[in-house]
Amino acid sequence: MNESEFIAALRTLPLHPGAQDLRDDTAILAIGGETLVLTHDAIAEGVHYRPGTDPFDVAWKLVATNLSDLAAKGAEPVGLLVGAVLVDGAERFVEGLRAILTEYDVPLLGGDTISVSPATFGCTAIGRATVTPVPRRDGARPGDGLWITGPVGAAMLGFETGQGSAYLRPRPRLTDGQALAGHVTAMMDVSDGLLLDASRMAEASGCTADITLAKVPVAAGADPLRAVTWGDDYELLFAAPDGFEPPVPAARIGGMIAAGKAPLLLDGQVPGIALGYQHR
Ligand SMILES: Nc1ncnc2c1ncn2[C@@H]1O[C@H](COP(=O)(O)OP(=O)(O)OP(=O)(O)O)[C@@H](O)[C@H]1O
Ligand SMILES: Cc1ncc(C[n+]2csc(CCOP(=O)(O)O)c2C)c(N)n1
Ligand SMILES: [Mg+2]
Repeated sequence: MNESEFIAALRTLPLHPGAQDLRDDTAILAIGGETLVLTHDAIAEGVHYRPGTDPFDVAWKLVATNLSDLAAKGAEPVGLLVGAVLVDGAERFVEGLRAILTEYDVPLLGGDTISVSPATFGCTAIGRATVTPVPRRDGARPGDGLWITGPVGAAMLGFETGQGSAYLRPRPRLTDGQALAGHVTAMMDVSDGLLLDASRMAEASGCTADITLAKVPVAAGADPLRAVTWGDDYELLFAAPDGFEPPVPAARIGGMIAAGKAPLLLDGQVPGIALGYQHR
């Protein structure tokens, strides 16, 4: 079973309406007058970061990937629960946590600590919606423009060259997400590769995403076709009605069209390549 087959099997379980059929970045929980936004992401040695990575960077990446899912829903972080592992240099993990909690002004709520090798860290992030209804993945319509808040491929280059901060210190687009949330028809973060994530948005929305490769902003030095499929970018992908002028820097990379033979077209063709990263 691969990742999408497993999630499909989970859909047969009793699901809370806020789970949105396990087809979105977060769950949405309306309680009293508040709307909470909940997400959980794990990272593992050898899968998400190389063995020997400074635990400071592991802590940053763990929290950043979770805050990125809140950003995609225009949510403001409320607090975090961290599932930690006692690795060598665990004090560096604490310092990395301190750095990102301070940077994004989000406090720790609690968590759990175990000892296991290779290490796997988990994080649950809780946010408060700043805009309701919270933008979903499934609201895009044919005729909408498709946009991204920044380049793809920087993390891939960082992974391959050891240079730059994009791979280990991604910056969740929290302020961009909040500025966009009231205007978009659909929004999500790009974590598994632009083409795969765009195809997920299109599929959820009952459309086809029509992307022009030359319009996609790509990190300098990255091969465009690899950059749109590698992942770990954490930019926001959003759809908005034609003519929309985004309040934050963003590039229009294509549009949504009526559902066709596939959920994604690249330069008018169904790409004959893997669209992104899937756990197997
Ligand atoms: N083990 C699980 N139990 C319950 N729900 C799950 C599980 N794994 C994934 N999901 C749900 O499946 C959906 C898709 O998850 P996925 O991890 O692809 O989203 P994401 O968090 O945006 O992506 P990424 O992990 O790349 O950041 C989400 O609604 C998520 O809550
Ligand atoms: C050591 C190492 N090897 C490969 C990769 C590439 N990679 C792994 S998971 C993932 C997508 C996001 O994961 P998830 O869907 O679990 O959030 C990507 C792009 C990496 N980051 N580190
Ligand atoms: Mg996501």
